[in-house]
Amino acid sequence: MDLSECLNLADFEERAVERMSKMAYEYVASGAADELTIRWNRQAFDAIKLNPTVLNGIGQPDTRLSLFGQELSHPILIAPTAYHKLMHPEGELATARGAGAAAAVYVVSSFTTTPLAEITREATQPLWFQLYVRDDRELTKSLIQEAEDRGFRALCITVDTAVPGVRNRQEKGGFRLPDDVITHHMPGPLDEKKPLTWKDIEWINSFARTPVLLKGILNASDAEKAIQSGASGIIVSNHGGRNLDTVPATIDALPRVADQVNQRVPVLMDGGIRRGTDVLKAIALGASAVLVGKPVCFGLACAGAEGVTKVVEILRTELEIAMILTGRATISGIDHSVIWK
Ligand SMILES: Cc1cc2nc3c(=O)[nH]c(=O)nc-3n(C[C@H](O)[C@H](O)[C@H](O)COP(=O)(O)O)c2cc1C
Ligand SMILES: O=C(O)C(=O)c1ccccc1
Repeated sequence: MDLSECLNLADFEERAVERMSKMAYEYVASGAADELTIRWNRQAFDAIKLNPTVLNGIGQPDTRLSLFGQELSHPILIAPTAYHKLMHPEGELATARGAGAAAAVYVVSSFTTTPLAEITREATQPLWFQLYVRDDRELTKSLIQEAEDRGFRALCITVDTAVPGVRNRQEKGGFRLPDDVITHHMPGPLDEKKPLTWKDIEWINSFARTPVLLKGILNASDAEKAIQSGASGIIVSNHGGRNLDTVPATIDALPRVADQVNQRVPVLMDGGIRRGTDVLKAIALGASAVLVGKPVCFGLACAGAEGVTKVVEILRTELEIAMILTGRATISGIDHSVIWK
């Protein structure tokens, strides 16, 4: 499709609806229960106003940052999302190519529909791995070791999905994986009987060779436990509003987590990032970097790798414009004072 029609992230969703099966679109777009948290993720960003400073003489802002010793050219990561072959026939391979062209870290989901070996062959930028811990802990351990052996450079353990949420809309959309779409590294859907606990996090940290981030933390006390359990990073996330409905917007949860963490480990966030100004606000309120979920899925559905690239590039360009217009030359220069109080 003609990508020149897509000027912002909303344009991708509008066009993706027409190209995806109803089942796939509903799977990506839907949230849990009454979808209040999905709505709040956006409303909370919209309610934050910016406080620009002028005449700073900034020509080209510098979006680079360093995370876990890794040099990133910008703070926009591709969030882990499952089943990319539902969105595009090339699936995760297209996502990896698209991420590479946009110089973005791609966090590959445990529920990838392409084997890790093939994704790493296609990738030109660092990959991270998202982990769902299964009842079979030995399988979990060997999956971590496989990802590390294949060069994945960080591990994001998802901790907010003890059970999947109340996915009414997904069910009404007739969600079902086609027989030829295979989750090579996950045996069947999540229906675990042996719940994940802080002890498991300590166990994983005892042998992991890459930084371990916990994805799905929303409050200060869990952030503290994460650090005590040896986590190298925290991702403030409500799973894009897909798990527990009526938890707060992540941008509202972020400042308290960042306050508690007090720079001991990097704090990342996701949920509702749709504009460069959202990235700027998240960084101002304590995030080192952000992840983007649904818009990347829609970019993939619209145009494969090129769609993924363009989604990230639009956000990055918007972030650069926001940095110039607020008078912030570097990522580390984006602090609380950029928020209108
Ligand atoms: C279609 C879809 C599939 C997802 N699959 C996973 C997954 O496999 N593992 C995971 O940790 N999070 C998963 N998520 C959550 C995302 O990683 C991320 O937290 C969320 O999408 C961010 O919000 P946003 O979509 O508003 O950007 C998924 C989200 C979507 C939309
Ligand atoms: O759809 C999701 O959000 C998700 O995280 C998931 C959970 C289980 C299987 C596949 C994806």
